Amino acid sequence: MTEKVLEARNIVRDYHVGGGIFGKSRNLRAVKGVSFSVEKGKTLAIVGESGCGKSTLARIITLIDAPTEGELFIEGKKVDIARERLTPEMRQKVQIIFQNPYGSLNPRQKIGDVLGEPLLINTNKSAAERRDLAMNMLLKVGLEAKHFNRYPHMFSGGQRQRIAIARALMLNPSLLVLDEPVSALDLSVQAQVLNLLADLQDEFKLTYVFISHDLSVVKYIADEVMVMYYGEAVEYGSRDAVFSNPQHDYTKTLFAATPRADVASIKARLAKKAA
Ligand SMILES: Nc1ncnc2c1ncn2[C@@H]1O[C@H](COP(=O)(O)OP(=O)(O)OP(=O)(O)O)[C@@H](O)[C@H]1O
Repeated sequence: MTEKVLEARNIVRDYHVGGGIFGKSRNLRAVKGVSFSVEKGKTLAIVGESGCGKSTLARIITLIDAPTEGELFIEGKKVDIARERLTPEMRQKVQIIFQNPYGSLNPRQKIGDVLGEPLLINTNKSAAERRDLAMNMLLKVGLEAKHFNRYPHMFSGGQRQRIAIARALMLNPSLLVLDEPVSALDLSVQAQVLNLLADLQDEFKLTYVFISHDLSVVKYIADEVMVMYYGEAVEYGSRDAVFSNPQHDYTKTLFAATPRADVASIKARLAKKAA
């Protein structure tokens, strides 16, 4: 039987905007009743143009932000939205990766400490155990033992994103929310990081919610695709169904406006890199 790692039912998020000295505040409905679910080991891609509500949804799934209405279930357990926070157990299950990892890395913290910190805060593991686990994870994401005592500024963008991924995995999460994780990287580095994410997904049976505006990346990584437009999910289905037979006019326009999403070209890029 398939297991739903994440289920979102009818998520709504309102923001109050405006309301300066003379202005009237008004309600902006950024997410308008969106429902979806993701099975264990699968990837749901959320696509749409800037401002359609993708990041708002990402923050809600990770309960950085609370929805105005709706229900969230993580591994079948209902999240207590009224308290606007996850239980510590749930917090460990859901991790988020942002487009720019540099902003979340402490410039004065060595990478070994960056990776050990989640264990220090959330577990009773000894310093030696934390060090071993951090070193293992460093190697797992394709970095080297010599990187353990280096500082964030000594790494490239792609390496920093590997560090962010390693840190997110330290507490064995089941769900990773990836908000434009490769958008800031060069094309060849994008391919390497996407490859790494695919390998880690297989190895750890990870479930991904992958937010992106790049249809070629989505076509490569997604099992299912949800297209958002002004806060609504206008299309939701398997990757092949959405790409081969888009139903909604907005999806058709989005696909037409984007250089043809081409899985063959990204695979060729990956193969070239591997050779
Ligand atoms: N904290 C906030 N206060 C007020 N309005 C907000 C807030 N956060 C987001 N919004 C508004 O909600 C809508 C959805 O924003 P969101 O950032 O989720 O979109 P997005 O699709 O992720 O766009 P981008 O790719 O540019 O980040 C936008 O109209 C945005 O201006």
